[in-house]
Amino acid sequence: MGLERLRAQEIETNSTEKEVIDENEERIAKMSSRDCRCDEPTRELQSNEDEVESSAEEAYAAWMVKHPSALIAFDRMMSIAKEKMVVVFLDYDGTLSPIVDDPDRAFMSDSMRSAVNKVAQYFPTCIISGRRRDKVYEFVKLTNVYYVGSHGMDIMAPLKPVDEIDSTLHEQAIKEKGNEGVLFQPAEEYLPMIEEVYSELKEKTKEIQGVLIENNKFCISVHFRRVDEEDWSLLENQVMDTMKNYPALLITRGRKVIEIRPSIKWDKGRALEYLLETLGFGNNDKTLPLYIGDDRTDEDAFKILQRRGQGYPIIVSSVPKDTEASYSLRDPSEVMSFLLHLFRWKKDSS
Ligand SMILES: O=P(O)(O)OC[C@H]1O[C@H](O[C@H]2O[C@H](CO)[C@@H](O)[C@H](O)[C@H]2O)[C@H](O)[C@@H](O)[C@@H]1O
Repeated sequence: MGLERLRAQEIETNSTEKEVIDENEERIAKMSSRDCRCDEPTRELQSNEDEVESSAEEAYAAWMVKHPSALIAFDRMMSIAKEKMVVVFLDYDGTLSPIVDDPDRAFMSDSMRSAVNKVAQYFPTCIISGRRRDKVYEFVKLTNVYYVGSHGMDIMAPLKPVDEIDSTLHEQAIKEKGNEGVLFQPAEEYLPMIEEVYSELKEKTKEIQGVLIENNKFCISVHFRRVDEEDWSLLENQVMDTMKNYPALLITRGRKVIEIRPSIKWDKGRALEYLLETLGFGNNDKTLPLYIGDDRTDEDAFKILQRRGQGYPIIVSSVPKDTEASYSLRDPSEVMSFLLHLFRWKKDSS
C-alpha cells in the first residue's frame, strides 16, 4: 500500500522530509476517513469559522472525487507503469516552491531539491517554468534535469543524457541539433520587442507602489501581489495602454500576475510534446509522462496529455479549480511526498 511505502521510506529520509511526510500522511488518513466524520452528529455550538472551514473542506472533497489525490491513487496509477519509461515534467512556482510575495525569493527547499534529484536519477526529468530558464536553474541548481523557460519558449536539453536510459535517442537528437545540446527557441525573433516592452512598462508603471516587472526573456511578468488593491485597475489600464501598440504580443493571467508573451502557437503543452518527441519519449506504449503543475499555463500541458491519451496530468491546488488534470496534489509538500514515493517505487522494483 502507498502509505506503508511512505513509512518504510522514513529510514532513508532526513528529518524535514520525514516531518512533511508525517503531516501528509496524517492529512491523507483524515481524507480517507472523511465519510465517517460526515456521519458524526453536528455540534450545536459551532463557530462560523469552523463552518466556513468545513464547507471549504467539503467542496474540496467533492472536487477530489473527479481529481483524486495522486498520493492515494499512487499504486493504481503506477500499475501500468512497470514496463514503461516514466518521464517527469514539473512546473516550478507553486509546485516545487511555495508561492511567496517576492518572486526573487521563491526558493526551493533543500529537501525538495533532494527529492527532485532522487527522481532524476531514475527518470528523465524536466522543469518547465514561465520564468527565464537561467533563473529556474539558479533556484534548482541540479545538473541532471532538463530546463524549459519562458512558458515553453526556451528549451535546453543538456548534452549529458539523463542517466543511461535515454542515451541512444538523446544522443541522436544531440547529433542532429548540434554540440551545444538541444536548444529550441521558437520565439527568438521576438526578443527585441520583448526588451522594448519591458523598458516601456517599467517606465510607465514606476509610480505605482509595489509593482514588479520581471523580464523572463521571451515573456514578461507584471506582478501585482504587492500592489494596493485600489491601484490594480490603474496598473491594468497602463499595461493595456502599452500593449495597444504591440498586437504581436499576447496577454494572459496567472497568480496575481499579468503575463505578456509572443502570440505564437507555442506554450507549455507544445514544449512538452516537443520534448517527448525530440528526446524519443513519444511512444504511447513505451512511455508514461507525468506532468505536475499549479497554474493556468500548465493547463496547456494537461490538455496535451489528455489529447494524446498518454500519462497523467496532476494539478497542485488546495482549492477546487476548473482543470483538465486527472489527479491532484494539495501543495508543494504533497508534491515532494509524491516524488519520494516515485523514487521509492522505482528503487524497490529495480
Ligand atoms: O510556470 P511557473 O514556474 O509556475 O511560473 C509562473 C510565474 O511564477 C512566478 O510568479 C508566481 O510566483 C511568485 C513567487 O511565489 C509570486 O510572487 C507571484 O505572485 C506568482 O505569480 C514568476 O515570478 C513568474 O515570472 C512566472 O511567470
